[in-house]
Amino acid sequence: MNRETITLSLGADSYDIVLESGCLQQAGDLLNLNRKVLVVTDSGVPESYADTVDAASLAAEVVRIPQGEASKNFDHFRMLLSRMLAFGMGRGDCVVAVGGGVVGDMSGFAAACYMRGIDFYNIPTTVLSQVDSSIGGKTAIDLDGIKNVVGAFYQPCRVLIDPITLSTLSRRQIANGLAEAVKMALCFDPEAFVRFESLDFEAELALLASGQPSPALIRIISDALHTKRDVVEKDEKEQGLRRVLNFGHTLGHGIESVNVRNGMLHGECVALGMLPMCSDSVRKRLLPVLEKLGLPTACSSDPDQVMQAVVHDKKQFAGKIRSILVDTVGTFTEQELSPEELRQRYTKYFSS
Ligand SMILES: NC(=O)c1ccc[n+]([C@@H]2O[C@H](COP(=O)([O-])OP(=O)(O)OC[C@H]3O[C@@H](n4cnc5c(N)ncnc54)[C@H](O)[C@@H]3O)[C@@H](O)[C@H]2O)c1
Ligand SMILES: O=C(O)C(=O)C[C@@H](O)[C@H](O)[C@H](O)COP(=O)(O)O
Ligand SMILES: [Zn+2]
Repeated sequence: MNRETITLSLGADSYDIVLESGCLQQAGDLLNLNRKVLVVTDSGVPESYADTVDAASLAAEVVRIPQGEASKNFDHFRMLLSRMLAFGMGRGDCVVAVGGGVVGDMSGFAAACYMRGIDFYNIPTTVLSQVDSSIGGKTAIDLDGIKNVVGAFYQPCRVLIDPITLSTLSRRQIANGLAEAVKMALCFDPEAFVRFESLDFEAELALLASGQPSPALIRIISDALHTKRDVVEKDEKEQGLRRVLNFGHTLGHGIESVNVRNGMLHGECVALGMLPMCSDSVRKRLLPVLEKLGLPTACSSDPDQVMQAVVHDKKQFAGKIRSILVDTVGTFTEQELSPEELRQRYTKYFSS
């Protein structure tokens, strides 16, 4: 397959995203691993992926955290820093994330903090991390049940996206990641949304399961990366435009905080969080797409509990929460909604 290189132009923090089937096998050529390397992965990622990076490194330690959102916490973050220190890593060494958004967000934050910042590479292996979390430099951990409340903007030095790694991912995780790509298409890219409407999801899943790359999935990944690149280049630190990438996340993060112990996934909660925030006509087109992907469209979480988490949202300003609304596919508006207005949107949509 052809290689696509997408450059994020961010001055001194610019970097390339390499999208190519099989590029994991070229990690030794594409990354500077000729130094001490902390490879961070989790218990659900096939071991061979991190082993490939280990084998290509001058000296590596592989740290494997338990899989799942519950690991994105202060204890594991601290453990990563301790491992770096015990390994004798210095400012010239690097961290490589091999896994999904949990591994990427937390190890990126550890790289940002260790010795005030060492090089960080991301090799995302879930759809969600390939379309969204591996680029743009948001790194974070959760604290006291609140998502991403401790973190930093810290850009990776390079990102390697190998769509072949998705062949081991479950159908549910694939759909989960696609929710973030649907989000970007809804806000910015009507043509990409039409491609979702005509996607033969079952056929692409069958291709992936047979170990072949899925052209439709690669196109979705590429579309999402271009959209996110354009947004982040204009507003790296989320002072304005970048807030649109939080479409679906205000209620979504609240739903996620309440349901993380029930095993609900981030993208699933974003899918739910988008529904009350669009017009009837957009929702009419969104619902069949979510249904085709097998994403949830109904939510029975207690509104008070959801709102308790929502009010900790980072987009809160003077008692109002900056929220993104989509009235037509490809355009969005931002409105400052009170917690009560958000609660009403949630209850109006999910209890009717
Ligand atoms: N930084 C950002 O901009 C950003 C954007 C979106 C989401 N996020 C964060 O990302 C996290 C969610 O990421 P995620 O959906 O990747 O979840 P995840 O990292 O928990 O990965 C999902 C599951 O897939 C398994 N897995 C990973 N790669 C695999 C593979 N190739 N084959 C088989 N199994 C594999 C993992 O072990 C895990 O169990 C959330 O914490 C969310 O807040 C961050
Ligand atoms: O990159 C961004 O900006 C995003 O908002 C992407 C989101 O999909 C992602 O979930 C992000 O971590 C949410 O940001 P947060 O600041 O609300 O934690
Ligand atoms: Zn998200």
